[in-house]
Amino acid sequence: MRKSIATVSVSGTLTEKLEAIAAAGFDGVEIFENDLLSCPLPPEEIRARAADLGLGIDLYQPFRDFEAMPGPDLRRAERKFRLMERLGADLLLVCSNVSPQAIDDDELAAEQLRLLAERAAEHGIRIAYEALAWGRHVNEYLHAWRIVRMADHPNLGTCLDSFHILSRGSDPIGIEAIPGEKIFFLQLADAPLLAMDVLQWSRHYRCFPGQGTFDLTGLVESVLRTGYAGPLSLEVFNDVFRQASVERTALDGMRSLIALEQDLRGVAHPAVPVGFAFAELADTGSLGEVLTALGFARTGTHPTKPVELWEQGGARLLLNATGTDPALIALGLDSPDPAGAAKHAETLLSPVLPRERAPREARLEAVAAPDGTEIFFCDDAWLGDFHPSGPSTGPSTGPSTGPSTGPSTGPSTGPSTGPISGIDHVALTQPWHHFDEAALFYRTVLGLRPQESLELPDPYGLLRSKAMSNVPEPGTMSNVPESGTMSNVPEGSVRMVLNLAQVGAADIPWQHVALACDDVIGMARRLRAEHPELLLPIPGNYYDDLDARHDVDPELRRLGVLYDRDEHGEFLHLYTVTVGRVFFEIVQRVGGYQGYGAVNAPIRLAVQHAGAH
Ligand SMILES: O=C(O)c1ccc(O)c(O)c1
Ligand SMILES: [Mg+2]
Repeated sequence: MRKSIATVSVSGTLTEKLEAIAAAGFDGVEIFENDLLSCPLPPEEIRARAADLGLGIDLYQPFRDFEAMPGPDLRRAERKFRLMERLGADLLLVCSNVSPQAIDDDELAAEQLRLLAERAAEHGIRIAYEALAWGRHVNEYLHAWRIVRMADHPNLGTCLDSFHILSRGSDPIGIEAIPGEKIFFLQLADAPLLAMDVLQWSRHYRCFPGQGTFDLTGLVESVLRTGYAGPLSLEVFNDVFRQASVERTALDGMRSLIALEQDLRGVAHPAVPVGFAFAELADTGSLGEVLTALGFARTGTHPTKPVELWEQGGARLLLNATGTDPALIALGLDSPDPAGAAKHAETLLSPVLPRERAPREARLEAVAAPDGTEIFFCDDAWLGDFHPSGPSTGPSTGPSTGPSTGPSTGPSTGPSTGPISGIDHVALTQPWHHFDEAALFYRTVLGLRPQESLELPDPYGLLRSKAMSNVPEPGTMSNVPESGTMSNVPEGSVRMVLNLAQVGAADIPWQHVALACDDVIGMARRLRAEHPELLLPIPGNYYDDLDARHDVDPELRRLGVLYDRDEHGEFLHLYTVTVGRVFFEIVQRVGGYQGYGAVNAPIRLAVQHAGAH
């Protein structure tokens, strides 16, 4: 399918936009009038520039407030037709009238649009009439189509825009009654569900398909059933995209269309991850002590890299002596088909990472997530790369942060058998201008399902948070088909939380690893007795409120354990202090609790900020 994008969707000057749009692989553009008006190049040169870049000018837009007026402004239309001839564009978008002068009279609207189409035809131009969701009298796509049908001119058709249709809750099934040849253009935008004025919603919060909550696949399926063969064109008004890197945004737009096409073809994700293989942390030598306190044992060292393997139960952490501040740098995901997962990632334009491998090391497929975190698709072979460590470490033998003992011939000490059983989730703070890109990445490249977005108060701003997991979420629109490997995935075995810090001066890119534990209270008692300095202190006011809401064990207060519950069960959790950019959370899900303790996150943030200032 031909892929296009409106110039309004990305940042920069018109020429910067065209270059980035072409580089991202689009076939065409919608030129937004403002971009043209502010461009110093004459239309002929813009046309040549686009042609040199291999881009067609698929649409010129918008032409506003034309139809159903006391008198049609054909003079203005003629000027625009001449401009379009110079530009080499032959399709003009006319959006439904928003003027208070507009008359509520479909016959008049049809008559004037017919007149416009006749004039356009003299220039070889066609008109695509679009219902804006906030149009004064015409704001439903089927109403616009009725007027087009009434006008009955070969040079007049309709333009469908997914935002205007879905934001009003209209059923896209009605599209199938429109003959495909009368759909002159299709604009695509997704959006998060927001209860707000529809114009503001449209002008500021549109996003690429797969980044919001609209079912674009269903809508496009309806459009394609009509025989429509024109472009899929992204038209996204977004405050963040207007500021972000034009190259990155254009590429992400292309990624969203590729994912949409895969979805339309019913391509199932070939290898949704089934668990966390490991989390890898950059270290300067301070994390070993924390892990030891938490009951981890160092069980392996890498023969060629300064990397140690630490284990407890099924939780595996790699400490990489990068010499940089502690930070989460990579995630290993257990994949039913690592090569297939990497290939799928490549189809979605994810940067596949080169691996410097020693001859005997397991092949690890890896891609870079938008925030730079390396994502490895693993089978079991990677563990064999590590040489067992000597019996030097363990929860009871005290901190060990010294250099590795090198290859050992003795048996491994094995993972220590503490109360921690695995990685429950990881939380990654995203740069503010890559949040939607990250959401699309985890949804399409990894095949995770988004849960609802939350906004949490932070002392210095708001934290936007979106959880994603390999649990199929009932009622969530997703680009990931229901079929395929998803049904074999253990429930909630890969959970990620994407956080967007909107906290200005105090913008600290914290990441954390949440460890599943079958006895948080026991863990807290031990830490409180042996390593109280590692526990994040929780204010008494929190417990006063907790007491008011729930009848909970008073020991939680003494231990600094936080609490939440949902309709499925309970959640007990505690936090360590932050080391560099990372901290650990110890979590216990009781009886199928599905959340992440988000209600308690503002408390944590406040305490963390107090410690960081
Ligand atoms: O916000 C607007 O005015 C506007 C203009 C043209 C469009 O195609 C559209 O969807 C919205
Ligand atoms: Mg539109």
